[in-house]
Amino acid sequence: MAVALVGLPGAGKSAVGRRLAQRLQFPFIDSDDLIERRIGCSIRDYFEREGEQSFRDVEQTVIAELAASAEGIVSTGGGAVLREANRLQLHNHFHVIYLRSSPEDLFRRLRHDVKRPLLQVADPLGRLHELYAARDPLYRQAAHDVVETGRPSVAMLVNIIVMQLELAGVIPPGSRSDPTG
Ligand SMILES: Nc1ncnc2c1ncn2[C@@H]1O[C@H](COP(=O)(O)OP(=O)(O)O)[C@@H](O)[C@H]1O
Ligand SMILES: O=C(O)C1=C[C@@H](OP(=O)(O)O)[C@@H](O)[C@H](O)C1
Repeated sequence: MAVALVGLPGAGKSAVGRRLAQRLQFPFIDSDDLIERRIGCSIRDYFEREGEQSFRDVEQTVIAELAASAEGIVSTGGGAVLREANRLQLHNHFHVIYLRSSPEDLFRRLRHDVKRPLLQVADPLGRLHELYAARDPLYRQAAHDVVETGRPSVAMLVNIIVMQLELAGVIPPGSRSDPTG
């Protein structure tokens, strides 16, 4: 069982992925955590020191490794779909779910964020609009399913995704029962 979550920064890939993994009792892997362990510093510092392309090279290596053998729920970084090789690797190994969110929702969730280098600009909402326009088609290319994240809470999104995974035959029927009620 291998599921990957893709989407813009703030889409809920980590928050939803962690809860989904707990619910299904599968390992949770945050690919940005793996990258930070490899580079030995925060992604934000690495962007400043080495530049975005160098970060994308590390990201591509980590995605290729995950796509070779990872099991469980993987939360990817927002730019993981930028390279075609990554999109193909993700699509072929994982059941990929695109957590779609509007730039306005993302802005609301991330307005106090200081960790995401691409949003440390004078006009983060404008940047989110640009990222959405450039990437929405790429997330759709990589994904098997699209889930709207605008209204549902994280807990509701977990329920929606469990249902989709059952319908797609990725997990057996019956996984839907929520132990917390
Ligand atoms: N559907 C949602 N409703 C409300 N808040 C959310 C939702 N999804 C994510 N969040 C919140 O938005 C913030 C960013 O989510 P996160 O999971 O870190 O995004 P990503 O990993 O996709 O960048 C977190 O504080 C998270 O709790
Ligand atoms: O959108 C992007 O290009 C990036 C998103 C970040 O991950 P999140 O989507 O978890 O913020 C992280 O990988 C890096 O800062 C680049």
